[in-house]
Amino acid sequence: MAAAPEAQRASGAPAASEAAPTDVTSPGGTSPAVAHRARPAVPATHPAPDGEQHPGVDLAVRTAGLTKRFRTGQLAVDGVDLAVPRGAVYGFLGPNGSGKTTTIRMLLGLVTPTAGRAWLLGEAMPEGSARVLPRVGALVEGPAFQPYLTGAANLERLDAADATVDARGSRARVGTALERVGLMAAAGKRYRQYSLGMKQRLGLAAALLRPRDLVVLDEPTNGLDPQGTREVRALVRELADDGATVLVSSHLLAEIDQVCSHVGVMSRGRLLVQGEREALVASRAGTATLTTTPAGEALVATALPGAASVAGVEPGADGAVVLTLALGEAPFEALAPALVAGGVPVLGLAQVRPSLEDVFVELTGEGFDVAR
Ligand SMILES: Nc1ncnc2c1ncn2[C@@H]1O[C@H](COP(=O)(O)OP(=O)(O)OP(=O)(O)O)[C@@H](O)[C@H]1O
Repeated sequence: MAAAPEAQRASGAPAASEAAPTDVTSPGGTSPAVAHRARPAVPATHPAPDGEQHPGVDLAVRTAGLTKRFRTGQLAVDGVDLAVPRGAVYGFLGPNGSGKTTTIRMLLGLVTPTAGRAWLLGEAMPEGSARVLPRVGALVEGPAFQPYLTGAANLERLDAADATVDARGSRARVGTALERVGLMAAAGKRYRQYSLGMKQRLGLAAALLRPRDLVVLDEPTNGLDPQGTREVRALVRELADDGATVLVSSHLLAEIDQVCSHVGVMSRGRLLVQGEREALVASRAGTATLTTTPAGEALVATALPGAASVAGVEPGADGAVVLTLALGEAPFEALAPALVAGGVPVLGLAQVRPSLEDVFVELTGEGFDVAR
């Protein structure tokens, strides 16, 4: 994630040298509204930038042709049309450098787009910032915490800067937020003594200082150990269960895959595909593994139904052979009868559902952790 002068905190940011969250809360906002829990489908296609592309779908985040070309000439985000339904947990996925952070910064009004528009909770950005940002909690990289203050004191400071909340409840809000991210034990430690994982947790706590309708988390598992990563996943689930829409970015598919209702996949500044996670995975051809004998292996290719083919062969246990079969258009149910009819001894046959990573590789022809 690049930290550029342009990508700093929107206003009134306390300076610090460490990566920390940006609280995009601004004074004068409306009171939180309860987002409904419906998770409508969004077509896995690129919508047209006319605002009419998702009739009947209530979107918490929408962009049309969002584009950023930096002064260096780098086209970091190239005509992105995001559609995040209210109540969704939207996994914003893509390799390092694919433009996720820049997109998120534009959404929050921290970076000015070169072209295109963005709407948060129905409000055009940046015009609607004052109204909408109090309802949005965000964890994005950028300076915000004071290194010499404790974690709790940093949160109290951020809380005090929020003119839309009652100052008397500050201690309770800070305590609840610290509790929620598992940071109570380190609450009295100075920020500069925090580990990366603790800093990340404090950033999350800052985003959750008050109830939010939309929570935007940029790489929230950065610096966390497996236990911390599991806790973040649980937190994301909890936020969604409370009715919030969550937009969460990651370059590590597997970490986020399990909690997403929707996904958007970025590559080289472009949104390759977005939609309901299940629909995306189901739309891709699956594979199957077949265990057979060496004699059976020779018969497989001719026995397979039309669209299926052999994609790989490996030795199995006890002299058996394990073949990976690409199903193509063939339904999995068609395999066993065809193999048996072709005289192939079927010692084992299992369907392998494509993972989100498989979908990505199929779309881009490259692995997920590719930087450019
Ligand atoms: N301020 C900037 N000036 C010039 N180029 C930038 C700036 N910020 C980002 N970039 C470039 O824009 C591209 C997209 O970067 P961005 O940080 O948005 O990607 P990302 O998907 O968030 O990556 P990561 O997963 O590593 O955080 C990268 O090539 C990056 O080097």
